[in-house]
Amino acid sequence: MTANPHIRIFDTTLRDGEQSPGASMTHTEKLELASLMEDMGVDVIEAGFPAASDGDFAAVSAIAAQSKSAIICGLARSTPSDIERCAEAVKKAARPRIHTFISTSPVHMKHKLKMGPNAVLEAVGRSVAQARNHTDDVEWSAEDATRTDFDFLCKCIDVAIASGATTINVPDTVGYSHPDEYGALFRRLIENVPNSDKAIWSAHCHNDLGLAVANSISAVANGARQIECAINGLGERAGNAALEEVVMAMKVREDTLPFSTGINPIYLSRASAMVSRITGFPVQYNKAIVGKNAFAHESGIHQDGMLKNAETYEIMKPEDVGVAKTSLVMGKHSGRHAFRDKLESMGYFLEGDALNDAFKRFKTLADKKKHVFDDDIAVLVDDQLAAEGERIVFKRLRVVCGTDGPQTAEIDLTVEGEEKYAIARGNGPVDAVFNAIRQIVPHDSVLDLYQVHAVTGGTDAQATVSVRLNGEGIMATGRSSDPDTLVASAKAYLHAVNKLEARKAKRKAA
Ligand SMILES: CC(=O)SCCNC(=O)CCNC(=O)[C@H](O)C(C)(C)COP(=O)(O)OP(=O)(O)OC[C@H]1O[C@@H](n2cnc3c(N)ncnc32)[C@H](O)[C@@H]1OP(=O)(O)O
Ligand SMILES: CC(C)C(=O)C(=O)O
Repeated sequence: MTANPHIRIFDTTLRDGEQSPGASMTHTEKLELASLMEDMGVDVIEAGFPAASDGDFAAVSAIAAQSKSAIICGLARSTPSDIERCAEAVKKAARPRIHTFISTSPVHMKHKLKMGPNAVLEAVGRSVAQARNHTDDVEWSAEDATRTDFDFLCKCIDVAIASGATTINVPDTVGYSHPDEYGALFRRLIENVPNSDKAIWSAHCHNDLGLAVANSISAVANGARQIECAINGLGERAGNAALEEVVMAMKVREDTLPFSTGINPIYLSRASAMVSRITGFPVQYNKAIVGKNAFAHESGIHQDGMLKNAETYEIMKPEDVGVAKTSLVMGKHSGRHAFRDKLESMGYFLEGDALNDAFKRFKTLADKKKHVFDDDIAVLVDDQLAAEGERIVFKRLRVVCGTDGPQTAEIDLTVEGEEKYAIARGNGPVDAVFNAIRQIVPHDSVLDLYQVHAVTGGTDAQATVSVRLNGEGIMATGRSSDPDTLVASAKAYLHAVNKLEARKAKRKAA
């Protein structure tokens, strides 16, 4: 069996990625990222544009000096001074590369460069030859290749190869192409350019139409052997092809994309997190491979499938790309299987009615609350367990409060199975709730502690209320949680009253 063709991964996070508005990185951050790229198995690191600034020059030089095995590349316009600066910056690398480019499309030549086709052809030959005087590894790019006249593009590439370019890059600079078209362009170029086998063909795709990854894969299927990409798809405007996506597309679909890369995917989430931290650009939750939700499942049917066999809803293993594990997120779409599994993972083993009751309460909570955290589930079950067997049971509460007063609470309880109702005013809504309870269950104890805290974050967080009643030589504490602070207060108070009543009854019996 022959090995799959190797696809070089050319990472341009530090060059095209840094061209993303707001994504500037410090010198130290660039070194840190380059080092991780080498560990990850990136073949070519485009470390920057040395002529852009002294800072860029210093970063490219330092990355070249620290490099071990990766090719370190700098980008340069076709001007002699850019190429000299680039050569100087990459020279300390064990494997230096100069990447030079010029636009070849009519719109770029006419309006941006103000150069005719002959002048551009001349610049291609001169710049590549100058770069070859410094290193044997020269990449040439036809900027805006996908909007270039095909015959002219062939001529430019012919000149670049004849002048010594060893890699030919065909960028879709403005993300204009689509997969069939971009793949066909590679096939036609490879068939028509003289000595096309003397160079490695490279794809560099932008994501203006969301097609950067698909275009890169199509290029590879049609003869490209290098993909230029960036971690998290960082890059000019809508970005470049995302490194993690092209790598995993070829890995997961090796059956129909028989290519290999040197990337160890276990580093992918770490690299993504590092780029996000350094740039301050959050990773979209539903981003393929590295998004927070890429291996998270919320709906009951999916969670049930996942618990039975992960292959039902996952095409790759999270641990293969450095994500600790699949997460079954508890929410309003979750089902009993996942709820029970979650409870068991937290040490609660409920069966039958207890499980059904807890599940019902969980669904009610999930309808009210955006994120149901483990802590929410714990207090929900703890409250249920605490309430079991209680003499006085909470049923319903309605409170009127606000600036116009008076604060009034209406409450329905059952006392030993008998329904009771009371309405009371108070000095504030909590006082009104407690007064209403006292009407149904009179007692002489005083409230000597009332505390509220949020179980989890957000304005929809559950409130946990703690109360302490003290009187007749007996002290009882109560605790309860609910997204509604007043409901939690009523339940906590009743929890304490139940304990108080039980203790009084015990004392009487003794
Ligand atoms: C598609 C891409 O990603 S290309 C890479 C983009 N990256 C960058 O631009 C790196 C950051 N750039 C910079 O720091 C600056 O633009 C510099 C230092 C490169 C140049 O700055 P300046 O000399 O002030 O020129 P400025 O940026 O305003 O204009 C670009 C000039 O380069 C010319 N130019 C653009 N591309 C090329 C090229 N490949 N080869 C030769 N000349 C080029 C333009 O025609 C223009 O020339 P003009 O001044 O004669 O009109
Ligand atoms: C200079 C080239 C490689 C580029 O970034 C582009 O065309 O998008």
